[in-house]
Amino acid sequence: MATEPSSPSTPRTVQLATQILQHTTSIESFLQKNGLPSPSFAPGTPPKLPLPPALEASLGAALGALDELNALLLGPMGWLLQQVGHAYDLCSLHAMYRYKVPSQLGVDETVSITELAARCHADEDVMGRLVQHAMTNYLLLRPAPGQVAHSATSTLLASAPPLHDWIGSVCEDMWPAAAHVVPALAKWRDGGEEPTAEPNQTGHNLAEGSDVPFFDTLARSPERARRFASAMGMMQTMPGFEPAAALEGYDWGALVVPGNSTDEKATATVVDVGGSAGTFAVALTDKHPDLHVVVQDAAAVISKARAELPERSTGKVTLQSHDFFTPQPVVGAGAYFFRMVLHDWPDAYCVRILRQLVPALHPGARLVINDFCIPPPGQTSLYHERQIRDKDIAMLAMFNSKERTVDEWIALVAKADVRFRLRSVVHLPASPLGLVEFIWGEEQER
Ligand SMILES: C[S@@+](CC[C@H](N)C(=O)[O-])C[C@H]1O[C@@H](n2cnc3c(N)ncnc32)[C@H](O)[C@@H]1O
Repeated sequence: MATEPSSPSTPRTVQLATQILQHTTSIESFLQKNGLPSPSFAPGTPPKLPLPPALEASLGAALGALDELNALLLGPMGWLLQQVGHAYDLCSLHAMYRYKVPSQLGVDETVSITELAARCHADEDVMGRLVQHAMTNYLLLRPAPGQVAHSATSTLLASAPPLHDWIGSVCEDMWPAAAHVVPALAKWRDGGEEPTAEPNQTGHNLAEGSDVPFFDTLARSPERARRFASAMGMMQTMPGFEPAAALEGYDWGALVVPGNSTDEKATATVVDVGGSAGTFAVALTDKHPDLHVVVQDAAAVISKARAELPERSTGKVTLQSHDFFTPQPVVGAGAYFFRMVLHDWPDAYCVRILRQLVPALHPGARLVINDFCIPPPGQTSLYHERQIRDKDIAMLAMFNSKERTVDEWIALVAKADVRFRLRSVVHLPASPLGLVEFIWGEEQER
C-alpha cells in the first residue's frame, strides 16, 4: 500500500508512526474482510500472517519503520542498552529448549511456576527467573502472577519437533560459535588481496576447543548431525526458503531435452550437490516428473535420507554419497545445483568445489547457485538488510565463510573457471535467496 506523503517538516518519528499506522490498518482490514483473526499471542495463532504479496510488502514496510522508530525513540544510549540486552534473549530460549518447557505444558493448561520447575526437574528459583524472562519475550504467557501458560510461540514449538531442533542447533551450535567470532579473528592471516582463514579456525572451533570443521564435528556426533539436518529441513518451510520459490523462479522444464524418436523418453539429470535429505529434489521431481535428480551429500546424511525418501520419488530421485571436494561422478548432467551450500565455504574452498565439476561438464551444462544474495546498500530497509547480515555473521562464526552479493558470486565462479558464463540472475520474490545461473563452454544454448 502507498503511504500518504508527509510534509518535509513532519518529524521523522511522526512520519514513521504514520507509515506504521497506515500499513497496519491495511493489514487488519484485509484480515477482517477475510474472516481471519487479528495477530495475537494466544495459542493457536497461525505461525505467520496469511497475507497476499501486496500486503506482505506492507508488512515488511511496517516492520522496517517500526525498527527505525524504536531506535529513534530510544535514543543512542537506550538503543545500545537494548542491543546489549538482546545478548541474553537466547539464555531463556535455550532453557526452553533444554528443559523442553513447551512440551511440559498442556495446550489449555495454566500451572504455577513451582509446578513447571518440578516437571522440568529444575531448580525452582532459577527456572522461575528464566521462565519470567521468556515471558517478557512473548515465549510464554503469564495469566496471573506466579502462573505460566502457553503462548502462540510456545505452542508452535511444542507442535513442531523440527522447529525445536532448529532452536537447539541455534542455541548449542551457532550461539557459542558467535560468541567466539572476534577472538577467532586472530587466526586470520594476510592472504594478499584478501585475508584468509581456514574452516577449522572459526568461532565454532574456539567454542568447542577443537580443530575440526563444523561438518566433521557433526559427523562425529550422530545426534547433533540429526538435529542439524532436521533444522535444515525446517528452514525449507520458512517464508522465503520454501523450495516453491526456487521451483518457480527458474525454468527447470527447459532442461528437459526431447528424445530423438517417439519412444525415447525426454529427460534430464539435475545433480543437487550437498542436497541433504533430498527435500528440494522431491519437490523438484514432483513438479517436473521428467527430471531425474541425483542428491549428493556426506555418507551419514545420505543413509538417513534413504530411510526417509518418499516412495513416490523412487526412480526419480537417486541418493548418492559423494564428497564434493573429489571429482564429480555424474558426467554430462543438464544442471549442477548448489542450494545454500557454497555460502558454507570460504572463497578458496568454493573454487576447489567448483573445479571438481569441470571434467564432468558437457557443453551447455548449467551451474545453478541458489543462495543468499546480499542486496546492494539502500535497496532494502536496514531492518531487512540486518536479517541477511545476521546470516553472514553466522557463516563467519561457523565456517569462516560469508554471504555474497550477486557480483561476488559472479567473480567467485569466474575465479573457478572462466568457461562458466553468466546466463541469468533471478531475485526470488520475498526471499533473501537468489538464483545465479551459469552455462558451461562455448556451445550454443539449448
Ligand atoms: C547448509 S546445508 C544445505 C543443504 C541443502 N542443499 C538445503 O538447501 O537444505 C549444506 C549441506 O552440505 C553438505 N556437505 C558438507 N560438506 C560436504 C562435502 N564435503 N561433500 C558433500 N556434502 C557436504 C552438508 O552435509 C549439508 O547437507
